Order: sequence, then C-alpha cells, then structure tokens
Amino acid sequence: MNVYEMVAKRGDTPAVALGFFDGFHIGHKKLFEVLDANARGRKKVVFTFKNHPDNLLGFNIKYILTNEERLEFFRNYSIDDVYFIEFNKKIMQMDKDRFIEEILIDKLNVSVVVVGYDFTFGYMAEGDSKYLCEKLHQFGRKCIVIDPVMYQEHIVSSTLIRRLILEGNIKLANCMLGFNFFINGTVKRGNRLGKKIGFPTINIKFDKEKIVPRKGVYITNTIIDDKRYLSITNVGTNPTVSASENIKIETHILSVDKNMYGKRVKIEFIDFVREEKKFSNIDELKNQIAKDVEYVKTLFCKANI
Ligand SMILES: Cc1cc2nc3c(=O)[nH]c(=O)nc-3n(C[C@H](O)[C@H](O)[C@H](O)COP(=O)(O)O)c2cc1C
Ligand SMILES: Nc1ncnc2c1ncn2[C@@H]1O[C@H](COP(=O)(O)OP(=O)(O)OP(=O)(O)O)[C@@H](O)[C@H]1O
Repeated sequence: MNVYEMVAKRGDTPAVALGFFDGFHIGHKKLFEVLDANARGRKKVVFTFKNHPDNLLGFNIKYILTNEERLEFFRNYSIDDVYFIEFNKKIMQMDKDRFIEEILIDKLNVSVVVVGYDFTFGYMAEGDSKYLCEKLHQFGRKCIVIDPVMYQEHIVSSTLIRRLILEGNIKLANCMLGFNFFINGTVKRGNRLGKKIGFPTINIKFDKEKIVPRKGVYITNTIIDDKRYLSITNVGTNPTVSASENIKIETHILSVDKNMYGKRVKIEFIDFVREEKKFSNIDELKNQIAKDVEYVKTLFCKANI
C-alpha cells in the first residue's frame, strides 16, 4: 500500500472512498466492502486526513485508532493507495466545487466514489453526499452512498464510539467496532509495589493521542509476542498509593509473571468491572484486587462452558 501526503495527477481511474474512518467500525467496513465490490479491477484508493478536522477547530479529539493503526486497517482491506493529507487552514477553506473538480476529477480522475449517508465536505461542510453525487454524475462518474449502518437502535459513528469508551461502556463500543477496542504500547517500569502485594503488573506506555477508557478496572486480553493472555487492567491514577493526576494503564496478567520490560503489548478491553477507588490502606486494595481476579476467572470459565 502506498501512502501519499500530497495529491498528484493520476494516470488511471481509481475507485475512491472518502472519510476519516477513525475506529474502522462496522459502518466503515460496510463502505469498504462496497468499494471492493465496485472497484472491478481498478485501484482501490482512500482519501483521508492525518489529523481530525475538528481538532483544527480546537476540539482536542482523542483517537480510537492512531494513524499507524488506521493505516493498518486500510492495508488489511487491500487498499492500494492512501492519500493521507494534513488537514490545515488551506484545505479547510477549500470550496466544495473546487474539491470535486480539482481533487476528485482533475487529479484523482475517479471512476467511482463511495461515501456514507452523512458525508460532508468543503468549506463549512457545505457539500453533502447528495450534492457530491449530483456533481459527479454531471462529470459522468459513478457515486455510491451507503445507508446508515445501525447497531440495535443506534446509528454507528466514531463520535458515539468515543463517547462509549469515555463512559467505560466497552461492551457496546466493541459491538459497534466489530473488534475489541485496544491500546498498544510498551512495557515500562512501575513502582514494583504490585509484585510486593502479590499482583505484579505491567505498566503500559501508550500514545498520548489515543483515547483512554474511563478510570476503572477492566477485563482485558493482553497480547505479547503473538500470545494472548487473560488479564485484568486498571486505568487510573492509583489514588491509594499515589497523589499524581497522571492516568496510568496497568495490567495484571493472570498466571504469568516474568520480566516484560521494553516489550510491545496490545491490551484489548473486554468489559468494565468496577470504578477505581481510594482504599484506606494497601491491605484493603490487595483484598479487592484478589476479588477482582477471582471475578474475572469465574466469568472467563462461564464464557467458555
Ligand atoms: C486489578 C487491579 C485493580 C486495581 N484497583 C485499584 C484501585 O481501585 N485503586 C487504586 O488506588 N489502585 C488500584 N490498582 C493499582 C494498584 O495501586 C497498583 O497496581 C499498585 O500500586 C502497583 O503499582 P506498580 O506496578 O507501579 O508498583 C489496581 C491494580 C490492578 C491490577
Ligand atoms: N454507520 C454508518 N453507516 C454508513 N456509513 C457510515 C457510517 N458511519 C460513517 N459512515 C461513512 O464513512 C465515511 C467516513 O466517515 P467518518 O470518518 O466521518 O465516520 P463517522 O463514524 O461518521 O464519524 P463522525 O462520528 O465523526 O461523524 C463517511 O463517508 C461516512 O458517511
């Protein structure tokens, strides 16, 4: 897969998907299946941005997927080329017709464009999917709009999934993602208190752009060296033992205790167990963690019957 940071004139007539695609949720997957079905031997191309447009407007959105992870999803869907463009003031002010004529027609020379029902583009988001298709048809190009993909009564969207993750509603977020929400990172050194109280943890150094679930304890899978382990993860500030406001992610892997410093890990979040609490002493914390571990083991066994 080629990744371009600028758009140059193409010599072919590709099939193009438009959107940001944070999370690569079940709505996005549907769109990529339609792109695949309509490419008919043409190159499959994504036009997207490196940074979320809302962040240029000062929103500070944290991402479900880092840029590398988003690109990996495109790669897995056998996309040939990605235009990974920086969303800046110049792009923001581009008029909707200029986007169609200069980018889609003159440069990309699209044969077919696939977008979702709520796609907007151009200065002040003045263009929508209906307008895009009308214009593309005038140029003799195909344009396909995907109907909203739902999960139960909800229209699936990146915004909704981010909200669910921030609320700790991981189960519902995962249903909409179609995979377990994960955080990748490297194992860094903690204070080693975990080992002393009988529950050693790996401390995860993660990308600051990544969205972090609500503070609390979660059932997780930990993937290290291509092996998957059942684990339990605390997201929070460890108020019982620390006064720092920094959010940490710490994972106790059930039945494994070996040195993992420096290793790459993937923590997949499965379900919320309880809120993080400030205990009056370390013994109380230790007793609660023991209960948490028992709870996770029981749940896991039930799910496997
Ligand atoms: C399953 C689990 C639950 C935890 N729950 C809490 C909690 O409710 N409150 C808290 O202050 N710390 C909690 N912690 C964090 C512990 O304080 C932390 O793991 C311990 O201090 C060891 O940290 P260290 O690895 O940096 O030494 C939890 C840790 C785990 C693994
Ligand atoms: N549930 C859905 N069903 C069909 N198409 C969708 C759905 N969600 C997004 N799309 C389409 O996928 C493309 C990428 O959309 P985008 O990155 O804006 O995702 P989003 O989930 O709509 O995000 P946001 O919550 O920020 O609006 C767009 O063309 C959009 O219309």
